Formats: sequence, structure tokens, C-alpha cells
Amino acid sequence: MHIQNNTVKKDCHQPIIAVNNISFSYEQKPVMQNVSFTVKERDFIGLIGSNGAGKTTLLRILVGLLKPQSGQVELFGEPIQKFKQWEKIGYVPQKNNLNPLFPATVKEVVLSGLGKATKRTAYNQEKCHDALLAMDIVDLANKKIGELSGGQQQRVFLARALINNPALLILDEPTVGIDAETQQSFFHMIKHMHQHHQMTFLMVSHDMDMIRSYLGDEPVSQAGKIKFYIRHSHDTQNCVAEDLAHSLQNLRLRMDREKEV
Ligand SMILES: Nc1ncnc2c1ncn2[C@@H]1O[C@H](COP(=O)(O)OP(=O)(O)OP(=O)(O)O)[C@@H](O)[C@H]1O
Repeated sequence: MHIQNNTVKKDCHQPIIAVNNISFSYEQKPVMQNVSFTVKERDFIGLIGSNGAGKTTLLRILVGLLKPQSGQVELFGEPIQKFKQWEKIGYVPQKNNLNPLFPATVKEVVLSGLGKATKRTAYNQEKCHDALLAMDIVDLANKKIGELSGGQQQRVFLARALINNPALLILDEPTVGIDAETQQSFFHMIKHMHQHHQMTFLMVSHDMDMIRSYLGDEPVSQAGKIKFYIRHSHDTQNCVAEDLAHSLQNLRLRMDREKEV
């Protein structure tokens, strides 16, 4: 009889986004052709590219808002057409075209990030408070969102994306319109989440200083006009060591399985 080894650590290098050969055009205007890349669990990926390079288009494809004319996208190992676990993904778009008369309060907008589970339980209220605290907007909790400045609204949408504790956070120029001090604390927070909370990030940014300081000077790859800067959550040495451990464990398991046959 084979005894399942439950002590085997889950491989932390699983692809959670796999893009294979996608091409996209707006009517007759091609934006990307044959783009392929993989995002692995606990990567932090910075997407850099000039205006119009297709960064926002790419993110919109990844969250299912646009459909590529060819190629495949897989999320958490499933074809995007079948993928249903959207609560695993937090997405903050570049612009929220908010109607100033939109009646919801900041708290309600942040709670709506929980999707169906927006009931006012003490637990959800606490999660909401934590997200508001993280973005330093506790004092705005009961204000109408339409009455806030652009930068304040952006913080609210970031808090909304964080409340679900997503496995993957997709951010499209998240700090545009936010003052320098809040930008600093925001980057500090996402770096911390990346290193200690096992969160994976895909972030479009024009902030080369932030990208370089955290993800290094050179892009790891390029697709069309979009450059990918990448850092895994543990440093390379540990990563290699873990890789080795994983592959040896997998080898052991495979050998055990072969013995059974
Ligand atoms: N809805 C649309 N209809 C037609 N063309 C579009 C549409 N949205 C974007 N485009 C065009 O597609 C190209 C890529 O746009 P996209 O917004 O993806 O670029 P980007 O890299 O995010 O740019 P930026 O850095 O300015 O945000 C641009 O040339 C843009 O004009």
C-alpha cells in the first residue's frame, strides 16, 4: 500500500497565470501579437511600457473583460473560460469612471470587494476596518465616495481590492494621483504583502524608481513593447534550495509511485 506523504510542501512555483500566444486587436488596430508569459505563485511582476504599448489591454484580457482573438489564457491552472474563483484575484483598474452622484459610502464600496459575502458581520466589519487602516482612510469611512478627491478614491479602490486577501493582485498604475508620502507607504505595504503574505503581484507602473529598487535594473523578458521586471518572494539562493528540495521530494514520490505499479 502506498502512504500519501502529507508533509510534502506545496510547490511555490506553480503558474497562476499562463498566457500562450495571444493576439489582440481593437477592430482593425493590432495591439499585441503572439504574446506568451507565465506568472508564478509569489512572483512580483512589474509591467513597463510606453503609453499605448498595450499594458491595460493585457490586464483587461487577464481579468476576462476582453477576449483575445487567438491564443489561450489560464488562471490558477484553468482555462479562463471555465475559471470561476474570481475572489482569488483583486483588480484595481487604472481609472474608475465614477459618477460623482454615486451614492455609496467608502465603507460600502470597500465591503463590496467581498462580493456575495458583504453581510455586516463583525468579522467583515473588522476586515473592512483593517483595509481602511492600511490605506489610511478610516476617517473617510462614512463619506460618499463621489465626494472624495481622485487620490482618495484611488485609496478606497485599493482597500476594496485588499479586503478579500486575494492570492493575486492586479494593479494598473495604482498610485497615479496619490501623494508622494502615501505612495511610499503603499509600496512598503505591497512589498511586505509580497514577502510575508504569499501574495502574487502583477502591476503596471511608470514609476521606474520603484520598479528598479524592488525588481532590479533590467527586465527579465519582453513581449512586444511591454517589458517584464520580475522578483520572486524569496531570494534566489533560498529559491534554488527550495527548488532542489521540491524536485527531490517529487523524485521520491515518483519513485514510490513507480514501485507500486
Ligand atoms: N477601447 C478601445 N478602442 C480602440 N482602441 C483602443 C481602446 N483602448 C485602447 N486602445 C488603443 O490600444 C492601444 C493600447 O492601449 P492600452 O490602454 O492598452 O495601452 P497602455 O500601455 O496601457 O497605455 P498607457 O501607458 O497610456 O496607460 C492604444 O493605441 C490605444 O489607443
